[in-house]
Amino acid sequence: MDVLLLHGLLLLPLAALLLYRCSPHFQYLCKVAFFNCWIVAMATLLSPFAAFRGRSVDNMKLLRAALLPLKRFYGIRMRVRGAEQLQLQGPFVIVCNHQASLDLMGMVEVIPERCVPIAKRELLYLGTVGWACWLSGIIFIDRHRRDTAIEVISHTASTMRHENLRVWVFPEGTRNPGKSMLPFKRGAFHLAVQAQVPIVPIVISPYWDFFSSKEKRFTSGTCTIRVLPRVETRGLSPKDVPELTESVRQAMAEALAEMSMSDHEDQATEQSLLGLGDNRGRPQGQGDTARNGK
Ligand SMILES: CCCCC/C=C\C/C=C\CCCCCCCC(=O)SCCNC(=O)CCNC(=O)[C@H](O)C(C)(C)COP(=O)(O)OP(=O)(O)OC[C@H]1O[C@@H](n2cnc3c(N)ncnc32)[C@H](O)[C@@H]1OP(=O)(O)O
Ligand SMILES: CCCCCCCC/C=C\CCCCCCCC(=O)OC[C@@H](O)COP(=O)(O)O
Repeated sequence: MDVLLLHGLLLLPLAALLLYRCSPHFQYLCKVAFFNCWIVAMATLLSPFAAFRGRSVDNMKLLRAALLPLKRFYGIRMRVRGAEQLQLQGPFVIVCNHQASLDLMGMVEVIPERCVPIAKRELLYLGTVGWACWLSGIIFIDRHRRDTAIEVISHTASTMRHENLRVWVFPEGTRNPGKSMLPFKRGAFHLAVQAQVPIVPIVISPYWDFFSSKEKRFTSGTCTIRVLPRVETRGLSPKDVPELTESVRQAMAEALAEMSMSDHEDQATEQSLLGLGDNRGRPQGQGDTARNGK
């Protein structure tokens, strides 16, 4: 009986390894679980150090350092275009498209110093993760209570100017794995106009080639982050916000469409050079697992 149990215990990791190699769905589950476990582990380990400083934007450096290695575990190559657009002296607002939690990997790739994201309040209740986010100075808004969210944003506008703070907003307001961007919420643009600071739009290329939560697919791949030219808001007033929101969204949507094409073509060229065939003209997702093979 004991020998049987021992054999069973030895075979379990082997079986798991085999399943991991053979089943893309199991691989997806393991990779997503690892992502969440990593965040919880890092938050638990690093929060006590962050607590020494107290709630401070400087703790974002710890958060960044904790999340930067993730791309290596997943074999995701990050390409950044237009990083010089972020070389600004004063405060500014970054607006970025939001596809999935994986965006955190792109965010830490380019996030400038003294920059905090605006996040949904629910994250505060994720135990040590919430604590780590609070200690890092992340700004929380209650998306279901517009008035209080607007108050937080107004308060942030004056903090930005007094403390030279940069703020990262996902203006879609929720994760969107779709092919085009959702309509933008206006908070980020009111924030920039109230603080009279520039807006820097950032577009992260679609993950279709290596990640899909719908298809339970998570392989290795390349992600491009494009920083677009900044948009000045000096002299603008609240009445200009709708037009400002639309023009920034338009510029980001165009960049996203362009990147969807070129990233996909890059991957196809890379694969055909490797002798694995061309994937163009096939529906998204088909053959990806075979092509990337991880
Ligand atoms: C220390 C070691 C650490 C180790 C590692 C550990 C952990 C790391 C783990 C995680 C890191 C966390 C990273 C965080 C990422 C989180 C991502 C998110 O949570 S995204 C979700 C949250 N973001 C948003 O919701 C975007 C911001 N939202 C808005 O801006 C919205 O506008 C809103 C303020 C919430 C209001 O939304 P609403 O649905 O009502 O829609 P509208 O935007 O259309 O607005 C309606 C109306 O109100 C006017 N409005 C909006 N804002 C303002 C304003 N600030 N001032 C005045 N008026 C405002 C707007 O103009 C509309 O009116 P009108 O139609 O007349 O124009
Ligand atoms: C005592 C309680 C302990 C609870 C432990 C919970 C463990 C949680 C595990 C992992 C946390 C990972 C958090 C990653 C946060 C990623 C940011 C993100 O992508 O948020 C989504 C948000 O933008 C929009 O949300 P919705 O798309 O509207 O939904």
